[in-house]
Amino acid sequence: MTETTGYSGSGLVLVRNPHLDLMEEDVLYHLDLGTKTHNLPAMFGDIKFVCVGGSPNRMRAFAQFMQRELGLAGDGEDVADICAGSDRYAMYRAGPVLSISHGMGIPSISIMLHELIKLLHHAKCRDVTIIRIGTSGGLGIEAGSVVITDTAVDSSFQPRFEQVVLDDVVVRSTELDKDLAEELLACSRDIPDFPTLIGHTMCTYDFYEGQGRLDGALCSFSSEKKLEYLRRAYDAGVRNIEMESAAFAALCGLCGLKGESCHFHLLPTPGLNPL
Ligand SMILES: O=P(O)(O)O[C@H]1O[C@H](CO)[C@@H](O)[C@H]1O
Ligand SMILES: O=c1cc[nH]c(=O)[nH]1
Repeated sequence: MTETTGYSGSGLVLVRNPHLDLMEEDVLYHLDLGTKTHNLPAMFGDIKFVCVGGSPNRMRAFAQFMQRELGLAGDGEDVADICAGSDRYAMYRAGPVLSISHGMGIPSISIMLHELIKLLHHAKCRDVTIIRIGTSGGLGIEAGSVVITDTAVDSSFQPRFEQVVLDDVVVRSTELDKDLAEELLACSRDIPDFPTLIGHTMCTYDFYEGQGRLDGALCSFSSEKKLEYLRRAYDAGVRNIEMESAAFAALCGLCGLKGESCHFHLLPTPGLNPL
């Protein structure tokens, strides 16, 4: 079964769950927020940008950076964790920008995105742009490059995300917003010393065996086999590897969020960039 990408037409987030309307209260459990306990429209109604990334400290530092960049009151240090009660994710806001951590891997980002999308829905946010700011392993690109994802692909280099729903497998599209990708690429031209490119991002379920690493606790392939696989990935248009982009692209696309995924290829990623 394949689903199509959604857009509500009004700029509102599109939740595609008829059960939600019948619920007296929606508890966003892992964010420590809820429709009865919090005034979500007052707290979040004016949010226009959501930036997500794996680590809580990175997302705090990003919120502080945004606070300074936007010239907001405060010294840029005093951002409070809105989700402090949950101990799962961290969330900060700087003016119209929300900065949220999602942990590592598809299950973790998926839980966060379900609750974030419902949060934006309850808060009646309009025209929200979401950007994942992550690290990744680069393939055949200069160390330190930023890869802006046009499409997330799976480990067979296909533009699809397979979500198990009960005992069915649902195939979801992983295309990201091409205009936003071009816009971000244009912004990068103003910043010297950051090689930036648009390419496919391969999303894996594992950091070690899934990404061809030779230094995990298990490894059943040779160095030659690894290189042959990564070369095929490169030839298919893959320029970097990480672990959330497919779920991010699928969920944001289906719920009408304008989304993009940008990855900084860190220098010390062991065992990658071999081409
Ligand atoms: O830099 P972040 O956002 O944590 O993402 C990348 O780093 C983690 C692996 O080290 C994975 O989650 C991968 O996707
Ligand atoms: O998943 C990831 C994240 C960072 N670097 C990698 O090589 N892979």
